Order: sequence, then structure tokens, then C-alpha cells
Amino acid sequence: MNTSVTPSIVLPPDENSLSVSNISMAVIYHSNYGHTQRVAEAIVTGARQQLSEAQAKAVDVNDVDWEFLDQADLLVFGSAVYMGSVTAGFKTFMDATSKRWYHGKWQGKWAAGFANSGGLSGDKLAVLQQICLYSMQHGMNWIGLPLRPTGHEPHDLNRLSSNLGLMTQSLDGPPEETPGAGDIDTAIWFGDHLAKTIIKHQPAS
Ligand SMILES: Cc1cc2nc3c(=O)[nH]c(=O)nc-3n(C[C@H](O)[C@H](O)[C@H](O)COP(=O)(O)O)c2cc1C
Repeated sequence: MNTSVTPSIVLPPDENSLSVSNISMAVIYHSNYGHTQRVAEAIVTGARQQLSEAQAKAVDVNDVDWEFLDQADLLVFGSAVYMGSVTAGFKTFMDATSKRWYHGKWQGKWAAGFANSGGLSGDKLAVLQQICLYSMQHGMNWIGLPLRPTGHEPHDLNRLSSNLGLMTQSLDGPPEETPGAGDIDTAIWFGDHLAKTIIKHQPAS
């Protein structure tokens, strides 16, 4: 399935973008039918406005590159919403990181989250809270979504008015069509914002 995303909003590269070759971020997701995957790829598209292809990657929970995750500065976690929770597939990934929790391996990394569901609310907030709490258990530093909604129409940015993380909604249609343009543009904005944030706050070498 081709779920590549063409950015419809192009943001200017951060002025520091040439001096960030050591920075990387992974967008880890679980998606049974491709809608959450499309959102993950849109976040990566946004991040690549600041970072190279090798530095910003989407990672399916069914095919995890643990080495890439362990060395990444930022881990962005996203799941489809099933019964008001992350999916069983995403929870399996979460539980598989318990040894990393034990050894404090991800302490001090940046974290962020996103949730996709069929309902307008769909209880996505519960999933963002679940992912945020998981990140806090790992000792990570959470980055939210500081974007005022431009409105509540399908083309609007942050039309679902979420600030803890990114919320998107998909209807019963192909991932190329749903989530709609506003949600995908918001995901691109989010990826760009996340990359700019970790670039801005990178430790002095
Ligand atoms: C078992 C199951 C449970 C679901 N639970 C919810 C839910 O609690 N809230 C909601 O809005 N949508 C719910 N949905 C719809 C999914 O969230 C939606 O189809 C999903 O986000 C699509 O993402 P995907 O294509 O990445 O799998 C559920 C779907 C399934 C199959």
C-alpha cells in the first residue's frame, strides 16, 4: 500500500538544521488498516523538513529496529484507539520495553504521542494519557502539541483541539483519503515542531 504523504504546508528549515547530524527521532506506531501508519508517515514528513531521511524514521511495532530506538533522541509513540485504549499490538510493544525501563535505558530522551480513532473524540485523550504515562515511567521528557486550532472544519489545523499530543480521526475509507487534509497537515506541523524542539535543546557538545 502506498501511503506516502505529500506535504501541503512547507515550513522554512530551522537555521540550525545543518549542524544537527547527530540528532535522530523514531515515530513508532501500530496500525492494522493503515490510517495510523499514514499519520506516522506524515509526522516523519514534517520532521524531515529539519532532519535527513536517516535521522527521522517511521517504525512499525511489528518490525522494530531496537538499535535505532535506543540511540534516538526522541521517540514518538502512536496507536489506533481500540476500546478506549492503545491496541493490543501497541501494548505488546510497550511491555516489550520493560527491561529498558529496568535499566533506565531511555531516561532523558524526548517523548511525544499521537492517537487515531474512528470517533471524533473516540476517547483518544485516554490513549494520549496512557502513552504519556508510559513515557514518564521511562523517565522521558514529554513534548506536547502547542498549536491553536485554526477552526473545526476538515481542512483546519488541530481541528480536534488537542494539546497533550496529536489527535487524528479516520473514517471507514482508504488511508489515502482519511484522515483528511487538516489532520495530515497537523501531523506534518507536529513532526516539524518536534524536530525543531530537539534541535533547539540539543546538549552542548
Ligand atoms: C476492536 C476495535 C475497537 C475500536 N475502538 C474504538 C474506540 O474505542 N474509539 C474509536 O473512536 N474508534 C474505535 N475503533 C476504530 C479505530 O480506532 C479505527 O478504525 C482505527 O483508528 C483505524 O486505524 P488503523 O487503520 O491504523 O488500524 C475501534 C476499532 C476496532 C477494530
